[in-house]
Amino acid sequence: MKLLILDRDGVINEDSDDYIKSLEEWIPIPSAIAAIARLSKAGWTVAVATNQSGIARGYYDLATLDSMHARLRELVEEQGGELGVIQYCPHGPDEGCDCRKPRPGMLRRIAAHYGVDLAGIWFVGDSSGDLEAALAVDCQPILVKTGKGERTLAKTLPAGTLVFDDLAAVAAHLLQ
Ligand SMILES: O=P(O)(O)OC[C@@H](O)[C@H]1O[C@@H](OP(=O)(O)O)[C@@H](O)[C@@H](O)[C@@H]1O
Ligand SMILES: [Mg+2]
Ligand SMILES: [Zn+2]
Repeated sequence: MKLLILDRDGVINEDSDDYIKSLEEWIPIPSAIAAIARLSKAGWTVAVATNQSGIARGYYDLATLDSMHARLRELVEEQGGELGVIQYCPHGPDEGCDCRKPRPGMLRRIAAHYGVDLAGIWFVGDSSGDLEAALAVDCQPILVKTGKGERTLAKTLPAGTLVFDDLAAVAAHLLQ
């Protein structure tokens, strides 16, 4: 199975240090939407693993989060593609859940959903926590320079991390 797992904020849509708190603040990266559709049409399954501590912090509710994800699916489907499962962690940093990246719980749930092994599966993110979560379950860590990616790139990267400008470049590489 051709499975690609994506972080959301900073990879699929613009990120903000002030969180993405409403549908209006959820600004898709156009080339990322097109990349997801292109991959999907080429037989890839594209899933999402996203930290959403803004829920625990009370910045927005699950209905608002669901509206962002409905919009994401709609945009991909408008281009003939289909988005796979979206796993989110609604917890705060101090709740000790197993799903908040850098813990790999969401990646494990995605693998279980599709009945596949995670070894070597590419996980694309913009933050160190994404890369660490990938390594925790033997995924291939992929850093994009969008979102917080340039800040992450300025720090020491985990060994073996591959760096791309954006999701469109990741898709071009996978589809070459
Ligand atoms: O990049 P993904 O995982 O899709 O989502 C990240 C968001 O949940 C937010 O995560 C927060 O980190 P804390 O949760 O406060 O540590 C901050 O980095 C925000 O800027 C960011 O929008
Ligand atoms: Mg991110
Ligand atoms: Zn969690």
